[in-house]
Amino acid sequence: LQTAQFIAKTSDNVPEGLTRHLQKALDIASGLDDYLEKMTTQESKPLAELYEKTISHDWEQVHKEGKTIFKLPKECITGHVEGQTLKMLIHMSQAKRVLEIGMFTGYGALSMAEGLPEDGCLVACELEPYLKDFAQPIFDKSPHGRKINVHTGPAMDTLKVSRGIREQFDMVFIDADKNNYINYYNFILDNNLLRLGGIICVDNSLFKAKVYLKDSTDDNALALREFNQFVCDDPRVEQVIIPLRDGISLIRRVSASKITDDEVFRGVKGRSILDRMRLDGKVAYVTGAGQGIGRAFAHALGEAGAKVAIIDADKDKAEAVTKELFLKGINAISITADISKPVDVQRMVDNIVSRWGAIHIGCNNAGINLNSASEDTSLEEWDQTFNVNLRGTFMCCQAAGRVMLKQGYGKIINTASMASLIVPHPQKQLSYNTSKAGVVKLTQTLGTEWIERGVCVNCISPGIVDTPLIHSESLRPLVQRWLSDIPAGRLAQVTDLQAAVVFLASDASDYMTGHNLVIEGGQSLW
Ligand SMILES: C[S@@+](CC[C@H](N)C(=O)[O-])C[C@H]1O[C@@H](n2cnc3c(N)ncnc32)[C@H](O)[C@@H]1O
Repeated sequence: LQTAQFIAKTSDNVPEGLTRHLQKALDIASGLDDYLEKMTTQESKPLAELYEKTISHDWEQVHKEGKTIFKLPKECITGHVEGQTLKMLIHMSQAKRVLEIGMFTGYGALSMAEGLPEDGCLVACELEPYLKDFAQPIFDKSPHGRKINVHTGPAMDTLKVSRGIREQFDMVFIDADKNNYINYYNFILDNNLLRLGGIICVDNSLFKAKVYLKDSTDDNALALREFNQFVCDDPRVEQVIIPLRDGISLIRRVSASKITDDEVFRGVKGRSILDRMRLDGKVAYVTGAGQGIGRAFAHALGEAGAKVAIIDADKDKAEAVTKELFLKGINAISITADISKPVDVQRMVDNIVSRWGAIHIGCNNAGINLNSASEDTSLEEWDQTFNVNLRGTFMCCQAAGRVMLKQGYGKIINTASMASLIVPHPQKQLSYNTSKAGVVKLTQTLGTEWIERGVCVNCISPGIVDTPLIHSESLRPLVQRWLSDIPAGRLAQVTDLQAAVVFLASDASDYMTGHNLVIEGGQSLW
């Protein structure tokens, strides 16, 4: 465009309109990169340092000194916008394991590592050992650097011999020698190194337009042209090419089988087992969600995609948990209610229905635990315990159940206790144990009565859960005693119960009802 503009300027009789449009085309084209840079989230400090170190390094000199096999152009670096794009893709695909082929100084690797969860890992293959030493000190400065594992040598050899690479990846970034792209790609797919639904990103796939310009003779451009066509025709994948920088191909592995096509192969309604446990669009409530198990349940249901009403008798606690959920992008409301009071229970249900139009998941978790020797147990203690643990749970089941039966769909999950099965000791808690045994029978009865109308009722029986209460002075001496009764050798953490509540709340458990899911580290078996 600049050349065209120069020609126009130095020629006679160029129409004014042509000059104006040339200028406009130039403004549009030349402003793009700058604008993308400015509007893209700032890079982290270690990334900025890596960029500076790469750009200011004398690569020619390093090559002359024999430290690198090839003369490496600093323009190799992916840079800010592409780095953030890769990081975004990692987040969006929720990748945990990433393979990079062609690391250079590690800008792309570190950008992607920043998007990985704490236990994520990125395996980078790089031909030049010099580059590993170049990148490592900056990786070490970043809290994400430890996720990166660099293998030096020709990437094809690394892929073939390295055991660490035998596991599947969620995302692969190919950015090395262009004529080998097709070999990397085929090796990855032929050896099942990319999980189903995983993504291969390929850099430079437009190769400065040479892939579609008819007169291209450049070997790399021709290799990429052939590669793009090959991928486009490959039934194992879907492809889009994004015209960012020099072009990034996004290639997603899909299932293509002519051998078998049933629900086991394809997934129920086309959803994989993990997708079937998602709760997107569902409305849930959790009673006793202000702390402990209820709080963990509320987080779990929200993380799985549900909107969650946080119910607690303590207004401040309910609001605090609601805020936590909101911070994680989960839709949540708080309702203060004492579930031993019929009016509160009905108000809670009405409130949720008027706000969200339905109740799909009801977690009746609120409960109390009072201790006394049975011969001394007062009727007040008995009534107080039963009013919350059994009568309250029944009222919640009934009020939410009426809504669910009308909808023809619902999942009720009651919190029972291991105490419904065994008599935990040495603490004395007659009314608690009996009330929780009642919760199990309530669950079984409702579960069988309502399943045909689309409502499943199940319960979870946790063992002894490690809550602040347990560390009180009176209970602390009992902990050692309990531990000796638990095959798992530890108390339950509230997080040990989260997967169970999501499973029971999801469509994956549609055939389960009246079940008491015991999670106690084996304690009831000893
Ligand atoms: C375009 S650069 C990679 C840029 C890098 N992805 C980034 O984020 O900055 C290409 C890199 O691939 C490496 N490379 C070239 N051929 C290779 C091969 N056969 N095996 C492994 N790495 C190779 C080069 O040494 C170079 O560092």
